[in-house]
Amino acid sequence: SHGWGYGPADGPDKWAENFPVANGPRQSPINIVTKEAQYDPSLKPLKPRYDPSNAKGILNNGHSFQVDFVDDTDSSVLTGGPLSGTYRLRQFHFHWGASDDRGSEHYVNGIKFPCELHLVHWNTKYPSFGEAADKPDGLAVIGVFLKIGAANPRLQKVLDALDSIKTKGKQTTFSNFDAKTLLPASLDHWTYEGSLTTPPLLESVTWIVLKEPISVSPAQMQRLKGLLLFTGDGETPCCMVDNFRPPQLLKGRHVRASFK
Ligand SMILES: CCCCCNS(=O)(=O)c1cc(S(N)(=O)=O)ccc1C(=O)O
Ligand SMILES: [Zn+2]
Repeated sequence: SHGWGYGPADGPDKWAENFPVANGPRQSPINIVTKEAQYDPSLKPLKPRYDPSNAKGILNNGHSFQVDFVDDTDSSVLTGGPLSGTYRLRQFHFHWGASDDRGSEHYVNGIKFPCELHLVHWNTKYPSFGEAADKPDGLAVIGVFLKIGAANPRLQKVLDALDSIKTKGKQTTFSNFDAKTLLPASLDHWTYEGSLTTPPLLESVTWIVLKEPISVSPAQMQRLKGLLLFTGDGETPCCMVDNFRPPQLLKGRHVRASFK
């Protein structure tokens, strides 16, 4: 495939060839050094309000899988935190490793998690997701770390759907799912101005990374790793793993904390 990926020939070190913004001033992910994050009392409580009936489908897009939401009304929105205005939930997806010692995109004091969930939202001051995606305040992504522990029943419905989207391009309906159930009890977060972590790496994301992880069991992680990155052009299918970009330079940016 001539596109981008996570292998030696098309992975993160090669992305700048086709997407020069890869070396830009506000790239993501980053390593969050908690001692350098400044508590900002002006940050408001984060307010995710999601309507389960907006869940639409689940798709293997070849570099991860995503659950897509109907985003033609303000019924599933994120407000508060660092955000001004209303951001609509578009999709959520995950990044994970081949083994549980890696997988997350953001690090905390150099610590990696085995998996990271991203909930992507777009600013309704713009007419559509496509219009918002390349504006400096266009997108807001909530990052949630997953750590190995007890099985998480909230993940089960998503994991059960993976068997029907094993290969790239496969999708199936996915309805009546409350994305809020994937969030931890505390919405304490770190926030900074960054970018998409996959091409086109657009510098349009206000990142909101939650401090509290949610749990995932080793068996549940195994099911994620069973997804295939079937390239389709005759190559043998290989497992979709290690679909994470390494941390990028801060280049003078400051990370704020919503908590002391
Ligand atoms: C118009 C071009 C924008 C494409 C980005 N789409 S997205 O849903 O925001 C996205 C975000 C991210 S991330 N990791 O949240 O930056 C990864 C993949 C995608 C995707 O489209 O597959
Ligand atoms: Zn992501």
